[in-house]
Amino acid sequence: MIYTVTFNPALDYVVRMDALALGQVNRTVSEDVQLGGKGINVSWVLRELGHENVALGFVAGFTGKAIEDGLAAKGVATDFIHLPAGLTRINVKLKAGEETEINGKGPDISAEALEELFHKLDALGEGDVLVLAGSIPASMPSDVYESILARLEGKNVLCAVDATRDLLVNVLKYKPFLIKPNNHELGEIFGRVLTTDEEIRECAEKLQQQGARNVLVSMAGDGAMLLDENGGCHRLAAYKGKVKNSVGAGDSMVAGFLAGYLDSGDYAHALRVGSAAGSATAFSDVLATRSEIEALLNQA
Ligand SMILES: Nc1ncnc2c1ncn2[C@@H]1O[C@H](COP(=O)(O)OP(=O)(O)O)[C@@H](O)[C@H]1O
Ligand SMILES: O=P(O)(O)OC[C@H]1O[C@](O)(COP(=O)(O)O)[C@@H](O)[C@@H]1O
Repeated sequence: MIYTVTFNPALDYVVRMDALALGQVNRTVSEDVQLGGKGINVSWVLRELGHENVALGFVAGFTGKAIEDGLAAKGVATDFIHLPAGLTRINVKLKAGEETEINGKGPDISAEALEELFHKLDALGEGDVLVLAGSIPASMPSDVYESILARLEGKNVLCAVDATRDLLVNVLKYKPFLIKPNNHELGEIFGRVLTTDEEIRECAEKLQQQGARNVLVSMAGDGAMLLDENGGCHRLAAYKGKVKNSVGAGDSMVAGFLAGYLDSGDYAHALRVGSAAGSATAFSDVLATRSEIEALLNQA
């Protein structure tokens, strides 16, 4: 079974405006509320691509309930831990010419609640896939992803990690199956701004040397680069289209990559499906549908 873990789910409040004037009353052109949080987006797109999966993580309050209900309506199984206090965050996504995001810090997660998650994950074994994606609430120990991978070591669970900085770097020693930094996040890890493919490849290779089996670097409208575990370096340009809302493009890419790999065992194919899923989401107001992803794949 595929499991996704979202420590910090969110409702994404997507607001469109002609322009944003700071310090003044602004009126929207339109607004919309979508389920969000990286693992939850991965679950959604995996389901869309025909892969059953279970969404794990922590939810709180009425916003958490909305996420559970929305996933159930989509046919994604959930097994969240319910926090006794606080509220699952609402992240604000402003579309006013440029895209501006305000992501909340999220509710506190107690040591007991974390232990409950560890207990659920201890049941995973051979043939299972685990996706750890997104930020962790400020109250959490910063080695939490590392602790999860340490507990799963030797169990042959395919682990994909989509996180930033130390949260990501510290899991590399456990040889995760997939990591997906974007080019900016990859640069941040090395304290550099990466501008050329050569620089991106050089940094991605370093993460591979530190243990990552496959490194997928997404570059928004510039496409993606994959260093696979067999020594292959694949570079794909992004699909061309009108960008409507790129929130969730990276999560869609992770879902597409995993679906493509699980369906074929082929990394080049996995990258194509991942790219199509990322672009299809960027070209849509919400997360991409299967038919939108297939339409792009059939273009190539
Ligand atoms: N503007 C865009 N045009 C075409 N494809 C895009 C665009 N933005 C994202 N994508 C696709 O989605 C993938 C992931 O997007 P990216 O923005 O790099 O991820 P993240 O959301 O993690 O930062 C890209 O590699 C690309 O394939
Ligand atoms: O957990 P984080 O890093 O705060 O990110 C949460 C946000 O990321 C998203 O999952 C979108 O992620 P991507 O655009 O990177 O794919 C939103 O749905 C959510 O609001």
